[in-house]
Amino acid sequence: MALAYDPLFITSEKSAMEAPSPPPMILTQDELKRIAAFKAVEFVESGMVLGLGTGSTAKHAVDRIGELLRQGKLENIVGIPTSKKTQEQALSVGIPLSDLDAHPVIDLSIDGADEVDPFLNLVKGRGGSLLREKMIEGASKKFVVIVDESKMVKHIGGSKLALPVEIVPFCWKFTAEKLRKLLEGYGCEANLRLGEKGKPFVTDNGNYIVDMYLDKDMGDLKVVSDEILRLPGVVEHGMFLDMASTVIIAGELGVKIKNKQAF
Ligand SMILES: O=C[C@H](O)[C@H](O)[C@H](O)COP(=O)(O)O
Repeated sequence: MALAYDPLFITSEKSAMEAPSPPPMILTQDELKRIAAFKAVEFVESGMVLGLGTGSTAKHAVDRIGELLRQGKLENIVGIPTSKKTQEQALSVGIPLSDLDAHPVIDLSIDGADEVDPFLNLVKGRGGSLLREKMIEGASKKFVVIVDESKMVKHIGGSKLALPVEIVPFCWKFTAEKLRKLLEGYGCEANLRLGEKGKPFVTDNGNYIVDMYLDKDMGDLKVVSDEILRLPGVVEHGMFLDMASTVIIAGELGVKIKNKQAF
């Protein structure tokens, strides 16, 4: 459905002199994602090396970048895709691609998230792309996160949905049980993610994902992060701590932009 208003509209900047607003309309979650994505693409400048995120929100940003390239409003962009799916999409919309080997420093990454806490820590990876995302977004001078307001949580794990951990397939039950035990104080369940036909979901890197479900706030996330990463068999987890420079949140009342600061 076409948007009935300017997707780059920001509530807090609206002038009192403008014509009366149309009656409020209910936007779909996908329309909110698109609004956040369009806003993020305003940060893109010609000549930039861009980290291209994965998922239903990042997809709108990739489409928009392709559109601006075709219109000649952006030039000399190099995209670094965070998944095979984004690679295919970016090529289909005409974004020239490269990789981290050739471009170890990225100007700007734009990506969605599954959860955002008040300190701009994130959960990512419910689409399975967390490892490449963490490598690429961690190599970025600026990382802009785009979400609709449903992604905001009081604490990491607060949505009660999955905190994904990428693990090697070798003896996955052993690793999943180590993860469950490590976090059992937070009411943790650890389930192997399944894909098509009930077979294990396999990431772009040939690994499995264990989805952790938590009942309680984990407190010091840095400590928990280090403990998870120390387990042999774990490749990476989906907590992105202190990585986001900016979070753009689209909601029914407009767009909010939160910037990283010293908390
Ligand atoms: O692995 C997937 C990524 O981390 C996504 O960026 C994240 O799951 C958010 O996806 P979506 O924008 O579809 O909610």
